[in-house]
Amino acid sequence: MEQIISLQNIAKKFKDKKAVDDISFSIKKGEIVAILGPNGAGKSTTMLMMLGLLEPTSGSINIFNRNPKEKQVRERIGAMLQEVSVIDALKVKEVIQLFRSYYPNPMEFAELVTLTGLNDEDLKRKADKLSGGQKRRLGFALALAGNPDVLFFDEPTVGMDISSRKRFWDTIQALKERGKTIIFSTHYLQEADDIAERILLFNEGVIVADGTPKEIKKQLSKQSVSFIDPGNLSLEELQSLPIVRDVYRKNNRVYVVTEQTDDVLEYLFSTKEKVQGIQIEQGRLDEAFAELTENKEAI
Ligand SMILES: Nc1ncnc2c1ncn2[C@@H]1O[C@H](COP(=O)(O)OP(=O)(O)OP(=O)(O)O)[C@@H](O)[C@H]1O
Repeated sequence: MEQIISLQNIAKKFKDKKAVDDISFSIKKGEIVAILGPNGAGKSTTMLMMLGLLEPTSGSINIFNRNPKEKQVRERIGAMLQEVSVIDALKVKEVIQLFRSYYPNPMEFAELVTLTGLNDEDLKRKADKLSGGQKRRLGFALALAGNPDVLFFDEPTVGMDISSRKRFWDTIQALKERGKTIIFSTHYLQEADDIAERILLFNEGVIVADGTPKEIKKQLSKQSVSFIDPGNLSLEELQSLPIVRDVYRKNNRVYVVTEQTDDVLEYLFSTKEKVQGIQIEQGRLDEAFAELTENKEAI
């Protein structure tokens, strides 16, 4: 598929602080990518550089084969950042119309309202009288105003209640089906696991993992095969297999820690012992996250 965003050897220093340290990646048209990582990992800095709002110290960024600062690029991208600062004196409807007027091919007003869940009451309110959740919806509408091909969201669901959150992600799926490319940062691991096709995991300014949620979970050492202890199976022999990281007993079950669960199953069946109650624990994304960003505070 067509590659539309490319970062090559990007670094960003603030005085002596390296916020982003020599990262390279590309994003294809239609991908949904989650940027994850602990506080201060470099997520927002990277996003701001992709948006052309922050200049990298070194390296190059291209969107649609152009510099992100160019007008042709800006017209095709939309963003919802953490702070939505709008023109407070205007009504929501007027702010949206104003933003639409900046773009050559804006999204239809009625469609924007449907997609973002703004109701008639919201539209008549002054922008500075909105609740946190309503502000997020307005921010979403402004990100969509130009009917962009690429959308950036920095922690989009902060301040949203459960139903608004669900609605937001349903809309994101619908936008993906229309061919939009979506990049979002989040601290909610479950959201990344549910929505993203790809996760870029940041830690201390570098990318420590890049893959599907499944691939990232697979990097876990905690993946295991467990079964009811048959009593007569040699655990020493199991432990000596090169595919096995660890073997232990807990509550009358045997746990075999491995990265290759299929091979362990094959071995177990080959022993001809009566192994019962087999379960495979895949490991969770939050465990993978903790492992890959060791010594970092929990998010
Ligand atoms: N304008 C700035 N001036 C100085 N240092 C900065 C600036 N912006 C970011 N930093 C530093 O760069 C590092 C990366 O910050 P960044 O905001 O990109 O992290 P983040 O992963 O988005 O964190 P969070 O999850 O807390 O939003 C941090 O150490 C931060 O203090």
